[in-house]
Amino acid sequence: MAFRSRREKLRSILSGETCVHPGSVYDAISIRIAEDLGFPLGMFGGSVASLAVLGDPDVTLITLTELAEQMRRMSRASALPVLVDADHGYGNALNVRRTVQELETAGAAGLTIEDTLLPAAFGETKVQLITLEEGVGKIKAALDARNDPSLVVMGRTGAAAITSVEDAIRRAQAYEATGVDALFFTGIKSRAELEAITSATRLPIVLGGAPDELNALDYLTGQRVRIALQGHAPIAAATQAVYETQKALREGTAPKALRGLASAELTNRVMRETDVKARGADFLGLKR
Ligand SMILES: O=C([O-])CC(=O)C(=O)O
Ligand SMILES: [Mg+2]
Repeated sequence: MAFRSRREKLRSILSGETCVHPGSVYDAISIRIAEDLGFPLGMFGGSVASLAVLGDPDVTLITLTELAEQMRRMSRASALPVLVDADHGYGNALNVRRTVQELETAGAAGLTIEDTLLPAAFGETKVQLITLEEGVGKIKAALDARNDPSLVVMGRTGAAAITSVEDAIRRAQAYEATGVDALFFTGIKSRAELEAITSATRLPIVLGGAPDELNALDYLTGQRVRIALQGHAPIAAATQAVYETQKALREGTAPKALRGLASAELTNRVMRETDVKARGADFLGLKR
């Protein structure tokens, strides 16, 4: 299967000896740049999916079809393994099965299913969790839905910052018992919290946003963390660049006087122009 080697690369990160940072990817251009810079994997966050596809905040308005289509575009553009934030699996446990099927055929290397109640309930300002039992059912459904057993499924909980670290551990242990491939935690605030989680669990750990004291890769490696997210600065940088450029043009700057644009060389690399030219020669009778 064409996507298997991507999944095996993600598996080798999880079973390896070091903690890595993923590149934040959200479209064909960003994934090719991450690949060219040598990132070992890409992270496709739900927040950046919402922003890139809809221009919306991360409030579960994006549909599974839209998420999977964006993943498919990235899979076509690059062979970089991508870990997809599949939120709550877009519904109940049966919807989770569908979500896994769609993301698997779209080429995801791995995906996370979280136990957050999404979309937010009426009148609730605080993030809520589904029950441990429902969370376990969702993770089991995700594992059951895999057609390619090399697809990585991670159980994710934000309980540490919503209920308690003890609750996060209880949930993580229950997810481990389902046969999931890794545990993904958000909301961990200190080394002490991470160490409590590490010592009570056994699977590789992926850390969502984390405070500065958790930012040393050597330390994280020793705590069985294999992937540590660094937020989603690239899409913020892209937004700023588009803003500055449109503003300058709107204010009368001549296109030739604009600053901060991608060079022709970078644009050609991102477009894989050499490959496209070679195909033009092979298939369209064009000069090499
Ligand atoms: O997965 C991540 O990168 C963090 C997250 O939930 C999001 O950005 O939606
Ligand atoms: Mg998310």
